[in-house]
Amino acid sequence: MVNVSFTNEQLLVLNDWNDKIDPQKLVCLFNEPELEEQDLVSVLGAANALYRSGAPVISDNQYDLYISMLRNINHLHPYLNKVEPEVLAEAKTVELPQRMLSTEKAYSIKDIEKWLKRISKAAQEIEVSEQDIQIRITPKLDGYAAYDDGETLYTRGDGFRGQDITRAFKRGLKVAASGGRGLGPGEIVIKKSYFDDVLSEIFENSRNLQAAIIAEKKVDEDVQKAINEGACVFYPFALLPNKVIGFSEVIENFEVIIEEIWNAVDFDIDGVILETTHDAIKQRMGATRRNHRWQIAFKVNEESVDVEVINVIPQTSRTGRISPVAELVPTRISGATISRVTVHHYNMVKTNGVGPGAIVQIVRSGLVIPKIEKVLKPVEVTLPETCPSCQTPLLWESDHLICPNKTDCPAQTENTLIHFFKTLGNNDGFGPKVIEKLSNCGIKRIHEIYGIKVHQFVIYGFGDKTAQNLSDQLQASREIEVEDWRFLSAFGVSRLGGGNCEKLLKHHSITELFDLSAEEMIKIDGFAQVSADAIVEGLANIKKEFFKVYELGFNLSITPKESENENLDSPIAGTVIVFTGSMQQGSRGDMEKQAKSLGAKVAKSVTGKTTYLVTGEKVGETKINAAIDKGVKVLSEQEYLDLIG
Ligand SMILES: NC(=O)c1ccc[n+]([C@@H]2O[C@H](COP(=O)([O-])OP(=O)(O)OC[C@H]3O[C@@H](n4cnc5c(N)ncnc54)[C@H](O)[C@@H]3O)[C@@H](O)[C@H]2O)c1
Ligand SMILES: [Zn+2]
Repeated sequence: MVNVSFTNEQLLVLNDWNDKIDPQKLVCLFNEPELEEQDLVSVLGAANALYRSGAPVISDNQYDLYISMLRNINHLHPYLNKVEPEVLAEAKTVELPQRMLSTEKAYSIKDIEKWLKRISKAAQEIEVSEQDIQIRITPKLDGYAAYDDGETLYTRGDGFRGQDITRAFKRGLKVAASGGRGLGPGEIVIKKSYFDDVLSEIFENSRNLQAAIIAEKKVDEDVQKAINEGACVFYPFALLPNKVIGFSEVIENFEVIIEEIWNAVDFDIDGVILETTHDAIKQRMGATRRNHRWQIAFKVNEESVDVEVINVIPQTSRTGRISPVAELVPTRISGATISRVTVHHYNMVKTNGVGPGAIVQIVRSGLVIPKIEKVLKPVEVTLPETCPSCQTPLLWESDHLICPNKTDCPAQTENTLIHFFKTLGNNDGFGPKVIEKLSNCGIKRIHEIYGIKVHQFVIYGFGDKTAQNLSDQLQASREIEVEDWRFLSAFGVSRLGGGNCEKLLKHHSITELFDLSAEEMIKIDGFAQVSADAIVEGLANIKKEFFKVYELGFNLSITPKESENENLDSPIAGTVIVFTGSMQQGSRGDMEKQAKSLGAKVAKSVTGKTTYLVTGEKVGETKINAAIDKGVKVLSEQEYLDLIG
């Protein structure tokens, strides 16, 4: 899958690493598209040895891909449970003053959200409030990891034992940012601008150079010059430019912060590091054998390939929109073979010429779903004229082709049923396969499914056990509590996702919504004419079916009404309040409850919509200033108590 051959220097490194592995066999493995567990480990081991010696043979992306392949085969493999080691002669290692670990990696904001959830959970376990958690964000230097205890400079080695490379300081290596010695972990790095101006003609990349800085034998004279001129430095992580922000701000301002930190230093970086600064939480979360759980590296990995389109297939979705699915000549990208990709809409198919024989550029960024980035060679296309499911003539609705047959199109009814059970989320069993089977037996509506008895499931072709199970699932889905907004959104009305349902239900009960006019809906914050019209029409379309299902008796929890509070006669009614820090007069939870009962909305983090930030003890200046910057009024606990009387 990659084109690999070894230089003489690389052959020497490989021989030092493992003289029992035949380099010729390795070359074959590197060029293999699929590898078994043991071969993957050989490939990873060899790539790592070469990388640590400053002579990498594959890209970091490619290496990380092999890692994820190994994880897919056996996530418990020891190779994944340790720090990738440098190639060291056993006799020359010394014990490190502190364990040095690798970092867990995230490739999407979703991964970061998951990590934040784990922090939040740990915080809860030790009763630390989310508002007291801060996240420090720094550039992830792509250099040579080292540790400075003030006397000795060590390489990371295998994480337990490294090499003594104090000689680098003796050669004149300086500590970056005018820092002194003894600041712990950091990285040996080379200024990017200096490398580009002075060294790029001599060295292929700065990784080749890092190894030269700490070389045991004589230092290369260009490298010595770079050291003397202060272009090579040891950068302790403690001194890195950073941003320390509140827990909830990470996701709110993610892109802006990442971009700022990404561009904060004139060194090669391969991501940004996020970590909590809360000691008790760090202790609680601890570390695996490979990485600290309280720290994560956010990386971007993007790959693109040019692929030929075989055909574009129309597929009818739940809402009647026809999705164009492009079938591709199977092609590998980021470790997966893709053979199809969904095109945005039929207008794109038409205007960009996506059809059989077209060449498109597919991009896959950070292991997410691949998408078409550009059309490199357009072709003439013929558009479908009828619905692939019910053969009704299609219509254009802005950029989309749609099937107007709302009541009898099998694709639409099946996808609606699938959507209902998936959104409800309190049962399993009613996935695409089961729904298709039921649909083939003429079951088209949600209420019809709820009417099926065990023996009927058997008649429809399910085994005795499955039939009983499906029946039990239906029973359970009515008994388990589910939010009314989720229930409503399960009906799949266009523009009625969970968020909009909740907004509406804050003002009207679920049954009242069906009598609401568009004019009344527009009065609610967040609804404009177009969406209100569409929602009113959508609700009218499902009204009969909705009540048939509703009357089966679901265990709905009701969204609290906003109006009940807005009309209250209290000095804080209708305001948005954030409490932070530890309170003196009572617990923060009690104060929040009281504020709600007085008609205020209590929020977790300060935004432009916040009215008051009420501060207890131990609240950082940054937090207060950030609130003031957003035009939020900051009150002490006493000032707040005076306000509410
Ligand atoms: N191209 C190849 O053949 C090859 C081979 C092996 C490894 N690699 C690359 O190396 C990665 C794994 O190696 P790793 O464990 O050395 O690196 P890592 O990417 O897991 O990063 C961990 C290291 O980041 C450093 N770091 C930099 N900036 C930091 C900061 N601001 N705060 C805290 N730590 C910071 C630390 O020294 C730490 O040891 C792989 O994911 C891959 O990208 C590439
Ligand atoms: Zn149809």
